[in-house]
Amino acid sequence: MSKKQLRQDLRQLRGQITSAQRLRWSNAISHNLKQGFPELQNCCVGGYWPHAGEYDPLPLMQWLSTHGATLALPKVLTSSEPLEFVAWWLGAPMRNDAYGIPVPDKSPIVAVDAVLIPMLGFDAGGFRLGYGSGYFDRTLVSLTPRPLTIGIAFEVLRVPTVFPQSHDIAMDYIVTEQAIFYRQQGKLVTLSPEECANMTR
Ligand SMILES: Nc1nc2c(c(=O)[nH]1)N(C=O)[C@@H](CNc1ccc(C(=O)N[C@@H](CCC(=O)O)C(=O)O)cc1)CN2
Ligand SMILES: Nc1ncnc2c1ncn2[C@@H]1O[C@H](COP(=O)(O)OP(=O)(O)OP(=O)(O)O)[C@@H](O)[C@H]1O
Repeated sequence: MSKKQLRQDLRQLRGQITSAQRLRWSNAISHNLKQGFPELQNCCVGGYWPHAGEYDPLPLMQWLSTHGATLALPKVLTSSEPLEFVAWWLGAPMRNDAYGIPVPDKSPIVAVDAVLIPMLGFDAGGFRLGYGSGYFDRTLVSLTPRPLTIGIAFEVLRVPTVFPQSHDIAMDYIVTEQAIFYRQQGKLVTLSPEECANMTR
């Protein structure tokens, strides 16, 4: 199985999730994020505008902003550059990027403390499969200090391996509708939201 084939299969699998199911799973993911990462309320959080059946983080982001967080969305410059995180708030003027994903228009670049990272698939080592452009890998190596990375996916997108390469950066945490996972010595350890909230970060 090639990485390309795996992407196609997972895209198809995710496309079969009904909107009712996605809404139930998304509510559970938002709950895990709220309970497991209370410090996001005091952070600048990089989220994303949902695309092609991904978990929709916008309701959570709005909740975080009413609890003190500042928010950012990723902006594609060119396909060989890192993403920029730019300020976003409800009602910010937007335009569509080259993929048709809305991005804030003329918002300033901001430093993100934590990023919610959409995953097309993920594996037992905490590695993520994206759409194959390497945007998030390039972005994470470019940021110092590196923000907290929280990869997000539905459990059905878990695979034995995403065939990670040397440039692939494993997520610090992975959140699904079932649980929160922390990466320790290359393996995923399951945490309850309470255990996760009590971790020192
Ligand atoms: N919601 C969301 N926003 C994001 C990302 C993401 O993964 N999800 N990105 C994370 O990198 C960046 C955008 N990267 C993207 C890369 C590929 C495709 C995509 O749909 N590709 C099509 C092929 C389109 C084409 O060739 O023009 C595909 O995979 O079928 C979308 C976004 C920044 N914003
Ligand atoms: N740190 C990096 N510096 C330069 N190029 C990189 C870097 N990371 C990844 N790339 C390039 O991006 C390409 C795609 O990477 P990969 O297959 O890991 O994508 P992905 O993580 O699934 O996608 P994405 O992050 O866009 O959602 C790689 O072939 C590689 O050439």
